[in-house]
Amino acid sequence: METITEKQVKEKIYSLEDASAQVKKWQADGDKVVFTNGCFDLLHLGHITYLAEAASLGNKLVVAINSDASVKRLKGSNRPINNEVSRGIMLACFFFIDAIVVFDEDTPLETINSIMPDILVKGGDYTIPEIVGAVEVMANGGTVEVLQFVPGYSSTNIINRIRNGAEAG
Ligand SMILES: Nc1ncnc2c1ncn2[C@@H]1O[C@H](COP(=O)(O)OP(=O)(O)OP(=O)(O)O)[C@@H](O)[C@H]1O
Ligand SMILES: O=P(O)(O)O[C@@H]1O[C@H]([C@H](O)CO)[C@@H](O)[C@H](O)[C@@H]1O
Repeated sequence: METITEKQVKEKIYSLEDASAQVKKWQADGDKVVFTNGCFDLLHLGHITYLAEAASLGNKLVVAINSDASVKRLKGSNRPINNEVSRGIMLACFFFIDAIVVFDEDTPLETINSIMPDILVKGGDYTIPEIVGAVEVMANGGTVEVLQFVPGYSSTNIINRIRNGAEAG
């Protein structure tokens, strides 16, 4: 039996078509829409810190996540640890995230062109020239931001610490 809360969380998970339509409605209402993307396999403080900062840049935050197949091509056959359904639902639980969309391509370019956000962001492990969609968003009058990086935090680091039997910390 799905609780009301579960329903509210799952309602944040959109198809690309529906996400694009919802973003246009938000923008028509005067909302500034922020967009970011990533694998978000094992969530950590770096993810949460930059996502919360991303949300503070506008009125709505859309997060596009790589499908499982896309993550495998990008990060190796032993990834992701968490599948796309669980990654999407976990991110949708954050009050400051308004929409989740899954993309299967190697890059979010098609997704970004369809959604066309006002602000495109990535975490501090990227530079603006490396950000897929930056040219397109800026050409559309939007802005691109690199947000803070929390040193020492990565999903790979978590996996390696578990493999090496690291002490909690
Ligand atoms: N330590 C961090 N501080 C801030 N942002 C981060 C940090 N690590 C990743 N990000 C951001 O989170 C998003 C998702 O990145 P990703 O899922 O690849 O994280 P990751 O921890 O680097 O994963 P992996 O170790 O598997 O490569 C990206 O936009 C990236 O810029
Ligand atoms: O989680 P990651 O590896 O930071 O996310 C990747 O970001 C790429 C980025 O947008 C390049 O600017 C993207 O192309 C890739 O599909 C992953 O989402």
